[in-house]
Amino acid sequence: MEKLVIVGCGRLGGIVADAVIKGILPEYELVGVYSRTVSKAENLAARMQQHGKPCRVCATIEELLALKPDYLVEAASPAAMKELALPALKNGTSIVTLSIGALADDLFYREVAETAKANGTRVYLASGATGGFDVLRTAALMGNATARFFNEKGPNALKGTAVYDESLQTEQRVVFSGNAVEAIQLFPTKVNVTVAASRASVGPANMEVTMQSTPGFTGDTQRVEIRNDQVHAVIDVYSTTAEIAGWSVVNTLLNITSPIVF
Ligand SMILES: NC(=O)C1=CN([C@@H]2O[C@H](COP(=O)(O)OP(=O)(O)OC[C@H]3O[C@@H](n4cnc5c(N)ncnc54)[C@H](OP(=O)(O)O)[C@@H]3O)[C@@H](O)[C@H]2O)C=CC1
Ligand SMILES: O=C([O-])CC(=O)C(=O)O
Repeated sequence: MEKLVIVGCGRLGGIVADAVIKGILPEYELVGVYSRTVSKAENLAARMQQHGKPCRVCATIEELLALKPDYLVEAASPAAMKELALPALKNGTSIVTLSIGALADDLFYREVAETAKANGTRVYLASGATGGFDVLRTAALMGNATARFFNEKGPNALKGTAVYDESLQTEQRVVFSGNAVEAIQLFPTKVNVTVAASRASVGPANMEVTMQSTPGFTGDTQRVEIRNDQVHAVIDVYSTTAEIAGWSVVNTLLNITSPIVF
């Protein structure tokens, strides 16, 4: 059995725990959970306990890593990923991350890669609310590739961000256009997908990102487009909620232990 822990016991972390409960991840034992608000971790552990799968509620990352997990699911935030990545990898713990925005910074990205290599661990970038990283990488490897990312949201999803104003409730508008580094700076937990797709292809500085706000729109459209001299590929994913991202972690965990890998 692989020892698994979860950091970030919100909506997406909960999907992973539920997959363990449902027996979808038979090769994993969830041994510990940690979240900024301890009651969230306690609630998740209580759910596990109810199903006869007790797990430890940890008060700190250090306590969580002391459980010597094989895999850590990060479903918290890019800031959390920045904090925990190097200690986890040095602890012999591989990471499945949703907050890929943390890897927009080239220096940190290289440090993470070197630390993983030096410690025999790995970092898995979950496909999240987008996907097609295989075709993005393949097309980029062929050379001379350009890529762009289009995200569409409803105005309510932008409340609390620098681009929000009431006119968005009635007016369709492009609210951001720039590269993936700039995008994740402006929307620190909302556009991890742009950094993920860019790391699979042209890099964050070269990924052109456009975000459009549409009145009455629910959910998200994530459309990545890559072109090289021969290939034009479009990965277009619409989802009413972000649950697809939690399920993509389940898919990654399955791939890690499966003889057949998708
Ligand atoms: N790659 C992708 O496609 C997607 C990625 N994401 C990423 O996944 C993350 C989780 O999403 P979601 O489950 O919907 O969010 P939620 O807000 O439902 O859950 C996140 C949980 O993580 C906790 N948390 C935040 N920061 C820290 C920290 N530094 N240390 C420990 N716990 C922390 C929060 O604590 P508290 O309860 O105190 O707020 C919260 O309970 C997002 O922040 C985003 O970065 C999300 C959607 C798609
Ligand atoms: O809108 C989504 O579901 C994608 C998202 O939050 C992110 O990439 O961080």
